[in-house]
Amino acid sequence: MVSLDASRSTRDSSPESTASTLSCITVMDRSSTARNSIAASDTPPTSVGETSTEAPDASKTDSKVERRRSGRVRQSIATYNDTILAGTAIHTPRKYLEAEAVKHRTVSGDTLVSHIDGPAQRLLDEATEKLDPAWDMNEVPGDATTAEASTVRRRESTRRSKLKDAASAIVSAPSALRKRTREAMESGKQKMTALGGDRGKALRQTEEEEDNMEADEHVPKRKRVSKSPGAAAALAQPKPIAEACFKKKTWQNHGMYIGQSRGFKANHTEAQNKQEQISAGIIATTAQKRENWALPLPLFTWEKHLMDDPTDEWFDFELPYEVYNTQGRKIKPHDWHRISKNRYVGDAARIKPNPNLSVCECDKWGTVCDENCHNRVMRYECDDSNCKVTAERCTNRQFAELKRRTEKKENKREPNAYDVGVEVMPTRDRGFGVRAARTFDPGQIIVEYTGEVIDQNECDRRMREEYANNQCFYIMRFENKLFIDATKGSIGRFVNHSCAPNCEMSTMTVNGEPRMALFAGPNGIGTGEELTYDYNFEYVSVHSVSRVVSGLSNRSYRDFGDAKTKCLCGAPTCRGTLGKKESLAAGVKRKAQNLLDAILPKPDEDRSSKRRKVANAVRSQIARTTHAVNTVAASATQAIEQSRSREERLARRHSSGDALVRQPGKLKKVSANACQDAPSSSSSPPPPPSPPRQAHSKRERLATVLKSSTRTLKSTTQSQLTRYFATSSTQVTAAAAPAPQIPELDFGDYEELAPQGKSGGRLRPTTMRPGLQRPQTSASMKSVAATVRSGVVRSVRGPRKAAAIVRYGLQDGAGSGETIRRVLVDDE
Ligand SMILES: C[S@@+](CC[C@H](N)C(=O)[O-])C[C@H]1O[C@@H](n2cnc3c(N)ncnc32)[C@H](O)[C@@H]1O
Repeated sequence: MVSLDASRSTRDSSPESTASTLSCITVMDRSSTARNSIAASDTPPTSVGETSTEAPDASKTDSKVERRRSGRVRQSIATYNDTILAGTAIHTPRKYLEAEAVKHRTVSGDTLVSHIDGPAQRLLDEATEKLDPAWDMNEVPGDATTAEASTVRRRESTRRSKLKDAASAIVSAPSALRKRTREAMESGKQKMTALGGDRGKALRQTEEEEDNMEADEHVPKRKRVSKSPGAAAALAQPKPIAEACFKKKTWQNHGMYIGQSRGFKANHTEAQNKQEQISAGIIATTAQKRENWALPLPLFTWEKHLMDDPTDEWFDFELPYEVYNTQGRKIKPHDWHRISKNRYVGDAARIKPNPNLSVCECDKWGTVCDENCHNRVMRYECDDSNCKVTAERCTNRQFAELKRRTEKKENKREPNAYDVGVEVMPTRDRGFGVRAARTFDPGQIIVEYTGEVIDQNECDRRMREEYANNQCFYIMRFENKLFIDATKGSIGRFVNHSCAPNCEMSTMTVNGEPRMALFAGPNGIGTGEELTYDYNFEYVSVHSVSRVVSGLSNRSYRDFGDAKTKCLCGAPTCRGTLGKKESLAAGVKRKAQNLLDAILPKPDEDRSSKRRKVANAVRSQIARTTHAVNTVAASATQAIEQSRSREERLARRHSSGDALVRQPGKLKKVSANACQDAPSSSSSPPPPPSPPRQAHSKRERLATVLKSSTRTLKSTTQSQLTRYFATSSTQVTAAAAPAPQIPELDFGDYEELAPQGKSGGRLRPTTMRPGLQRPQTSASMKSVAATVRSGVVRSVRGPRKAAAIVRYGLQDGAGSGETIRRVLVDDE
């Protein structure tokens, strides 16, 4: 039987057979098939299909019985090449048979060995020639065939020369490679020598071994023609290790890493900073950009951890996302509709911006609108209409700077992310927040708080109807009894509250229009820091809204607002809620209570009636003091509110009285104009001296009342407390306890007067300007007075001024900031 099995062609290994290379046809005899069949029937059935014990029909065997055939052909089974048997092989021309042989040649097959003629023979010859043995291969004794063959002159191949070239290239390759390897090793060795240490030694050792091996090999060294002497010399010169081993990455000068080197000034360009750092000796050259360039973590990370807990060296941390993506993630909360400019809505739109009411004269004094600039003090932004200092030099153009930073540059789709410098981030427990993507100097503007500007009625309506069930509130009290609702607004709406904030939110008048923005606090801001400010008071007027919502199932307004929201700022001085700061009275009470707790014995420690009496007397005195302070503060705030609105009215008139008094330059100009307008200026008499400033009799009266009541209050309280504590002290001393300190009354920060006002309190945190230290005790009054004299308190206005009056007992504190200073100076 003949079966064609293309997939399983087998090669006969019997020496007689030549079939393997010629054909894939295997011949099997019937007997062997029958034997196989019987063998198969003897095998116990392993499946249902094999249950028949009947010998299968031979004709069906091939097709039906599926037995795995051995890969090897068994010697016992005769196979025949039927091409030979049929006699057809002799008719096949030799060249076809050769071609067939080449086709079936395998690497391990006998074809390479047994058919070395033609090209194979030539290859062998050439290889032998290249080996160049000392003896002649053709003269090996005992090999007659080769000896005979040596006598035959072979025709030289036309490809011989090419092969020769290739062979010589192969011979020279190891040498060239060795040369290059040696050079690489040399440079590596130099680096390691620079590094020193064990690795360097190890490398030197390895190289010596290599040299020895080379010497043993006696391989001739070839010169590299392409290698220039200069390059060789450069190789010989050891490079600085830092330069040699590390390559500075582009991102290391971007994103979170920018501005992190010491002495970096946020409001200067990078080039300016670099120059300044070079001149300060912080860095040596312009090439050396940053001091911390070898894969630094952003400085804020380690610095923060070190500062937070210097004993905790190890901590789990997550690499900030920005290490990989310096541009930060673009987060866009789904309910946020960005508004980058205030949009006046409803009745608020009728309120027109005021013209600039303040003019600075810094150009005359040669200053650059520093802390003493009139505009700055009055919270007016300088521009070309109210300031003659050039825009480049003037330092009171914050909103202009912000505009420059946030506008799109040419051919750019978005403003520079570094210039913008803020990004929204998710916080763990307070929703979204905002972090700095760059550094900010103290007092530098960060982001404007924009949104829909609404009036009181609209604010009430929104609180009642739209935001009644909200968790987050974005309404901020603004100027002129207006509010900014930043539910649609700028990124500033995401800034969270902290009881120890690093920023402050405040309003400035820019080109006659009030605008609110977040400014860096006195310590500046580092890259990556979360931006926070002290919400301090409720966002919306407590009085009006509580009136509005009073009908809502007995819930007060505060239930809707932030006042009772638990504060999660985590500051050590956290007040516990997002509500306002303590009132003055509450502060006095709390401090006095703390004092009592510290000094007086606990009720269960000492039950003597005398002590209890003392303690009770002190408590009642404190209660009286608190009440008195409350009353005075309330009347002071009320008075100041009145005087402030009066001042504003006066200022609006612009041309008369008080406004001119506060703008002496303008007054001079007006009087000069008046002189010029006169018919004959030369002959006319000199203009009459400006009339003495009208005394604000009501304010002065108030100031006097406040002053006297405060003094009385202070002195009586102080003396009574002293007396009580003296008594207590005697007893305590008798009980061998440490002598108590006589407490000094602390009236708290004068900003705290604010909430007692008629209008329901100030909205924004009234943090002091940098440089002015808040006095903690009355003992530091003198230093405060000194600060006041230095002119910083000139910025105090409104309720703060009232507080200053209460605090310092000024004679005439009701005028402008300058008035306070003048009075103090006069007092001195
Ligand atoms: C002006 S929003 C600030 C952005 C807000 N986190 C957000 O995701 O939209 C004010 C709200 O944030 C939350 N919040 C801000 N500071 C907080 C703090 N320190 N603790 C708890 N919640 C705070 C309060 O819910 C508050 O009503």
